[in-house]
Order: sequence, then C-alpha cells, then structure tokens
Amino acid sequence: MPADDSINLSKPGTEPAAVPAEPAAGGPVTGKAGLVGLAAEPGVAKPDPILVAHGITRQFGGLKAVDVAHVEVQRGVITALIGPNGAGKTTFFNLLTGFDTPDAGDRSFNGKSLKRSSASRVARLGMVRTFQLTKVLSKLTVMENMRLGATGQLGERFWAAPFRFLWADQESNVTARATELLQRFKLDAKADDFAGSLSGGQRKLLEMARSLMVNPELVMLDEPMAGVNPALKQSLLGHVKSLREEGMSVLFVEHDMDMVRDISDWVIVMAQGQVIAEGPPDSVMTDQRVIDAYLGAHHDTDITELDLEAVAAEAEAEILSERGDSA
Ligand SMILES: Nc1ncnc2c1ncn2[C@@H]1O[C@H](COP(=O)(O)OP(=O)(O)OP(=O)(O)O)[C@@H](O)[C@H]1O
Repeated sequence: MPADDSINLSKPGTEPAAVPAEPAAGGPVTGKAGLVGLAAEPGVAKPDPILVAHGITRQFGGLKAVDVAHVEVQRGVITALIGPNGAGKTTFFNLLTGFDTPDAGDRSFNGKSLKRSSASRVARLGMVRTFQLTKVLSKLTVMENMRLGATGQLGERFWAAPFRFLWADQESNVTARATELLQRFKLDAKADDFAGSLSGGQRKLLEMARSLMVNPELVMLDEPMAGVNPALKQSLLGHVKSLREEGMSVLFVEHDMDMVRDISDWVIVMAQGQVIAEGPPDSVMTDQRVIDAYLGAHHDTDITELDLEAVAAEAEAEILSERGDSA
C-alpha cells in the first residue's frame, strides 16, 4: 500500500484505526467476537474495523445534514444504521460510498483513505451500495441489470459510464457470474423479464444480487425490507445472513425494527446528522437517547400527557351525535 494512501483516522489519544491488510496471528479480533465487551458509546473503536469515518460533515444550505465525529464498522458483522426520518442516514451512505463529497473529514476502507475517490473506485476497492430500481433500470431486463452491476457504476454516474464496448471481452465471465447469482437468489426464471415487472421483494433480491457482481467485501444495503411482503422477508433475511457467513461485512439502513433486532450484531443510531448511540441491538433499543430521538421526530404529543378525561368526553359526544341523540 503506498505510504501516502494510508491514514490514521483514529480519535485523538487512541491507537491508530487503520487496518493492516493481513492481520498477523494474534492480531485484531475480527467478526462478532470483536464486539464482545465493547463500550456501547458513540464512536467506540472496534478491534478490526473495515470502515472508519472521521470528522465527516455535509451541509445543505443552512442545514448540517451530516456531522459525524467518528464511527467505525467492524469487519465480518452485520451493522444496522438506524435513526428517525431526516437523520442523515442516506446522505451519510452517499458520502461513505463516494456518491457525494463531504465538506470536511475522511473515511478509510481497509486502512486506505477514500479522499477524492469516485464511487466506481470505491466499488472496485470492495465497498458497494445497493440502489433502488430507478425508472430507467426498470426498463432493462433482470439480466441487463446484473451486467450493469459488474461495472460498479450504478447510480447517478450510470449513464456517464460509456463502458459497454469494454464488456465484450469479459462478456462470458460476467454472464456466468450473473447467472450463478440469479440462481442463488431464485431469480433465474426472470432473467429476461423487465426488472420493472418484479414484485417489491424480488426487486430487493435483484438489488442485492446486482451489488454482488463486483465481489465486494462490504455490502451496504439501502432499506432492504422496504416494500417487501412478510412471506419474502424471511428469505431476504436469510440472504443477508449468508453474506456474513461468507465473510462479507454488511452495513444496512433500515426502518424495520424487527429486522434490525433479528439480524444485526451492532447498531449505530443517527439523529440530526450525528451518531448519538451505538451498541448491540437490545441495549440500543432501550437507550433513552434513542427513544427520545425517535419520539422527538415522530410524535408532536406525548401520549402520557393527554388529558384522558377530555378525550373520553369528546369520544362520547361523537358517538351521541352519530346516533342523533346529542344532548
Ligand atoms: N440534496 C439535498 N439538498 C438539500 N437537502 C438535503 C439533500 N439531501 C438531503 N437533504 C436533507 O438532509 C437531511 C438528511 O436527509 P437524509 O435523506 O440523509 O435522511 P435519512 O436519515 O436518510 O431520512 P429517511 O429515513 O427519511 O430516508 C434532511 O433534512 C434532508 O431534507
């Protein structure tokens, strides 16, 4: 690794966070074992981080959408990124994967700085994010979507990537990989169908399958359960778990708390652009800061403060008026 490409993104006063390419025997504790006994506090250092973000900010006009002081993602585990609407999760995802540029700060992947890295370079290094099926991608077949995944160029830069002619050489490899993945995700029978004809759950499977075309080390899933019917949820959960079993790291944004509780090894919580809590799912979900953040974002009225007598009187009046015998 070139010397100028490695950075120390650790918090002041702590050990360097950069990850050696090949940990020596007795080196960092990878996977779930490395999370055991960690302090559940924002920015806590992980023993074997695959991804480190430090001092990342992104401002839109007067709004600081992202202001993350320090966060690390442990290798080989499933990490959930949760938070109320508008917390900055998607913006942070875009900043991590090179689809947006931070105003300040840096992130490192496998110890390599991603400063000035394009989304395609980030994907080539092994970090990919899923994309929802846009209108354009819906008009392509399932197999065509898979082939596009091989370029690591999906997203805003998709049409700016005139790489079609380069694919000829690799065509058979790409097709073989796509066919294998479509079989694994049980979408092979749909290979020639338009992606737009797939159900919500099948689209999510396609998004996941497409991201695996580049053999990533870290897969970032954007709301994998959104619009998925209960029958397919279990299948999707199984697929996400199998990524971890194959040694990949998974970071996902999700509003479905059942899924978060079910499959995450670690949860990072954002609110108003900042990481306000992190830890194992059970402890995070009972953390008062997290409850306050969600209540603050979703509810104008605290239900415990309602005047129950007044509500009961109002309900009675409504029932009486419907019966036409209001007093
Ligand atoms: N391109 C943009 N221009 C202006 N404001 C933006 C832009 N992108 C995001 N924002 C604002 O930044 C804040 C964070 O948005 P973001 O979409 O990252 O939140 P989120 O946590 O992903 O929300 P959700 O869970 O609803 O998807 C919001 O207030 C949003 O309106």
